Amino acid sequence: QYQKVSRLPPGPVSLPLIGNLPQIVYYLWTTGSIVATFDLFRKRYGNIFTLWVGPIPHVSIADYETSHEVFVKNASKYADKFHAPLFQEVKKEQGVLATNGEHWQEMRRFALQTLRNMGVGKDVMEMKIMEELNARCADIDKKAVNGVTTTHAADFFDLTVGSIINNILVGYRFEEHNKHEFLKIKNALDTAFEIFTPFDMTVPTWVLKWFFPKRYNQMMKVNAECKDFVAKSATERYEAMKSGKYTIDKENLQDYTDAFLLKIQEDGENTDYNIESLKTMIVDLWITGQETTTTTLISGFNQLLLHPEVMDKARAEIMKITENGSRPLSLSDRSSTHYLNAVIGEIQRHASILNINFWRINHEPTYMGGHLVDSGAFVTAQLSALHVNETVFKNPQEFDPERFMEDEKLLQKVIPFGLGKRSCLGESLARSELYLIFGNLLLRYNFEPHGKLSTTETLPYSFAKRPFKLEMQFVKI
Ligand code: HEM
Repeated sequence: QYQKVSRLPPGPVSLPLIGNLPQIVYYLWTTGSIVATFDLFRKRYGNIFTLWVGPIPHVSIADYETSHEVFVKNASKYADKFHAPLFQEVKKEQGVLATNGEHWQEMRRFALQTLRNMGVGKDVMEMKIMEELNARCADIDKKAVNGVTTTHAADFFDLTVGSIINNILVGYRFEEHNKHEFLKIKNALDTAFEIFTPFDMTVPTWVLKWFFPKRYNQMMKVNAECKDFVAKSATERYEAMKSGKYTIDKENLQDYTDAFLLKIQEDGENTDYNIESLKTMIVDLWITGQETTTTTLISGFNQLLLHPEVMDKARAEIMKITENGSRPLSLSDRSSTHYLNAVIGEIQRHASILNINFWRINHEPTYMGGHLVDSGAFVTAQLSALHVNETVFKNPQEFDPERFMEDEKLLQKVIPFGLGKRSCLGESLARSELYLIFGNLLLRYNFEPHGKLSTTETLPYSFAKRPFKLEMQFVKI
């Protein structure tokens, strides 16, 4: 153990077999959260530190420069992720979330290309986001009493973001007649996320099956229900294509499913492109594309309600650019809205929605930030710790967009989507959603809290943060 430790960045003294588990548990308990625990270790051992989780060393990087050096400059070395055994069992080596190697590479390349094709040229992406937002706002306006509508932020954003991704993947949005089934699945998924902890990500599936069967069965059930629901229309289209009742129009692809089916139609089914991998991909993109964006939006509105002066300043900027709201805010305005960009950057830094980032496998001994890192170690840019590093972001606990107005380059050091080969596949979609939704909502409504606002973190011990329970009033401008 001593010899191994000398080939790794510093960290607390580790014991054979159990590693640093006693210290980790102790500090989680005393600090009250995963992020505060990482922050404490960073202050003690530096921007790159090692924690042994059982017999495996986990190296966390908590500064931008070293993360960039490792995951961008040496990107190809860190393409392999460690996958939770439970994910592997569920995904059966298909899709993009829990795979490595050639299949992952092909699925990622194809998804990025398809999303890019939707956003380039015809601006389909912006159109789909705006169509959805306009429809949701029309619902809000219909329910207004004296220009005011009170609603749960989660309901509004779940439906908005859920419809956008569903439309992109399988070509339809959620309306009055089909929203109930969506919300049912979404609630089941939320519950699964709430019980899903770093423990479930690490242990072999047999431990869950034998010792926590209720937990294991619940997660498997949610996954199956979600897959059936999300991929239903894609499966129907596939069957219709097989029986000759549906032909894909190459010049006019409706959505991701059309693009995938076209590939099957042209090249035939193979190990990468087949109906099972299509279903898995749709679920992967559907799940990753929702919770993340919704949590950021809710967390952002919570901060805007706590800081009405920020909301007013952002609105004044948008009003000026859109000539007093005479047109909607568009993605082409991004280079002119310095304050709104700073607000969204601060929302993402402050929300930092993943408490723990995904681990990559270090295949060979390498130097990182001047420290030797042995092969076999797990490595990650620990985004949550990086975003509260006070040597980069002064008073990190404060919500303060002005920090980016004083130093615009500081925005580059906010990396909510990660870095390198495994960085977020939906980054461009998510950035477009956040910009258009925050910007255009501020243009149309003033927002006021309904009930008490939350200032404390939810689920501080989970893998990812969860949205606050936030009720707010949309006041028509
Ligand atoms: C605000 C919204 C979002 C945030 C903060 C976010 C954040 C992240 C982060 C931190 C990662 C892991 C990066 C790493 O391992 O270093 C990730 C991966 C991923 N994200 Fe996102 N994400 C968001 C929205 C989306 C959307 C809209 C989609 C879908 C279209 C998406 C799809 C994915 C996928 C598929 C991966 C796994 C990529 C791979 O392993 O190759 N995300 N995301």
